Amino acid sequence: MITFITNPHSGCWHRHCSCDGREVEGRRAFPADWEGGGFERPPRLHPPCPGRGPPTRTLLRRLACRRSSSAATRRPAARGDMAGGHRLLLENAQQVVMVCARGERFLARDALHSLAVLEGASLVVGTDGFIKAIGRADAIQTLFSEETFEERIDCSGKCILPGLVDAHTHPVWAGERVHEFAMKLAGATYMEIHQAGGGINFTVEHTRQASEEELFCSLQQRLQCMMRAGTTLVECKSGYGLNLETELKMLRVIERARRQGPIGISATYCGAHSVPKGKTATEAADEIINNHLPKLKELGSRGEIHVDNIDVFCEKGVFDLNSTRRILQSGKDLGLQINFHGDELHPMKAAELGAELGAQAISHLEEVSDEGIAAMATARSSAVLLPTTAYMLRLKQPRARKMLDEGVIVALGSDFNPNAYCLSMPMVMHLACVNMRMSMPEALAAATINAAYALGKSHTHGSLEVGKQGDLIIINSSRWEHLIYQFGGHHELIEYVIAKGKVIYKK
Ligand SMILES: N=CN[C@@H](CCC(=O)O)C(=O)O
Ligand SMILES: [Zn+2]
Repeated sequence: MITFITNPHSGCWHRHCSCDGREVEGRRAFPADWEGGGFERPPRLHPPCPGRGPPTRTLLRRLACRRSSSAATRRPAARGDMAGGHRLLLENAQQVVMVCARGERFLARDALHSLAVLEGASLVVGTDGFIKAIGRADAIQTLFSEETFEERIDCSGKCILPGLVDAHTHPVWAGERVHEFAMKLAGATYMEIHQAGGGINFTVEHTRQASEEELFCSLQQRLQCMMRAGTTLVECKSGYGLNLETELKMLRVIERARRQGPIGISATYCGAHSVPKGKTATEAADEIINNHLPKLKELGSRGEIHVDNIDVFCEKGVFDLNSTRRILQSGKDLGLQINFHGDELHPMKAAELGAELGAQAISHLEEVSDEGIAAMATARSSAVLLPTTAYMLRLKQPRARKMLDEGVIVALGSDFNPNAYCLSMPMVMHLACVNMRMSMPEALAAATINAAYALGKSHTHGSLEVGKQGDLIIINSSRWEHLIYQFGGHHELIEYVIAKGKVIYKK
C-alpha cells in the first residue's frame, strides 16, 4: 500500500511506502494531462516496493491491515478472525482521504501542507464498527475475496472522506431569534442586543419554558441536518438554562440524543454562558462551583448523564478572567476537559489562561493576543475557530494564518446557535478558506482530525485509519476538494453518511 501525499504549496508529491514509511519517489513536474492546478494526480498503480518482488497475499494482508502507530488499532491477528462476515466494503474509490496515516493525534505546521490520500482504494469496516483495512482496491479484493459483507458500495469515481467533526455547537434551545438578525443587519451589535435583554438571555427565557420533549425533538431535527451535511461527531453545549434545573434538563436532552445516536456527541456543561439576571459574575461562579458541579458529579457517577467538557463565556460584561479561572479549574478537578469561549469580542487574555490551565480547546479567539497564540501552541490547547460567527457579526476574522504558522492546533466548528444559524461543516470550511485564508487541506484537517483532538477523541475519530471508528462520507466527485469548493453544494455532493460502518444517510 502506498500513501500518497500531495503538497498544494510546492506542487510536488511524494509517495511513502507504508512497509517502512520511507519515501520511494518524489517529483516536482506536473504530468502533461493533469489540469489540477496546484495539485498533482499521483499515478493510480505503483510498482513493487524497491527491493521487493510483487506483493504476495500475505504481504498484502499485512499492508492493508497495517497498524497505525498510536491509534487503538484492531488488527485481525489470524486468518480465522477475518473469515466471518464484515459490516461494510467500500470498493474502488477514486480517492480515499485518510487525512493522516500514522496515528497522529493532530496535524499542525508542515504536516498540514499534505494530507494522506489514497487513489483507487477500498476500505473495510468490521462488525464492531471499526476500520479493518484500507488499501489499493486490487489488494483489498485479493485479501477479502472469500469474505462476506453486510453491505458493499461501489465507489468508482467517488471520494471517501472521514465523517466531519463539528467542534462547537449550541443545539439545544427554544425561541428563535430571526428578529435579531434583522436588528444586526440594521446596525445593532451583538453586545448591544445582549445588554438590552436579547441574545442569550432571550433564548434562556424560552428554553426554561420549553418541555424536555420539545427540546429533544428540535435537537434531533438539528442533528439530522448536521448529519446530512456530513457531520458524524458533534460537540453539544448546554448553556441556555443558567439555573441548575434547566441546565440539567438540557444535559438530559443531550444525553438522550447521545444514547440514541446515530451521530456521536461530546457533551459540554456551559452553565456559565451568561450571568443570570440579578447576580454578579462572582455570585454566578459561586453558584456553579458550589451547586451545579457537585450535582453533575453525582448524576455522572450514577450513570444518568455523561458530561465531557466544561465551558465558560469569558468576555467583558459576562464572566471575567478570575471567575472564568475558578469555574474552569473546578470543572477540571471533576475530570472535565476545559473547552471554553475566549477572546471573542474583547481581548481578555483568555488564551493565556486556557494554556495555563491545560485547556483542550479555546473557541473564537478573534481578539487573541500574540502571547496567547504562543502560549496555546506550547500548551497544545487547540483553537476552535468559528467562521460563521465572524461572518454574521461582521467581526474581525481570527488570525488563523498566524496561529497556523506558530504551530497552534487549529480546529473548526459551526457554532450553530440562534445567533449563527448554520448546520453545515462544508460551508464552515469554505468560509474558513475564503475569510480566514486557510488552504483546503488545512480546513479539512481542522474539521476532522483537529476537531476530534479538540474534543479529546482523535484516537478514535477524525481520520480513516485501521482501528478507528468507521465514520465516513462518500461524495459524488472524483476530487475531495469539491466538498469545500461547492459552497452550499453539499446536499448534492454527499451521497452517503456512514457511522460505525452503518449507512445512516443515503441521498
Ligand atoms: N459567544 C457566546 N456564545 C455563542 C452565542 C450564543 C448566542 O448568542 O445565543 C457563540 O459562541 O457564538
Ligand atoms: Zn459558542
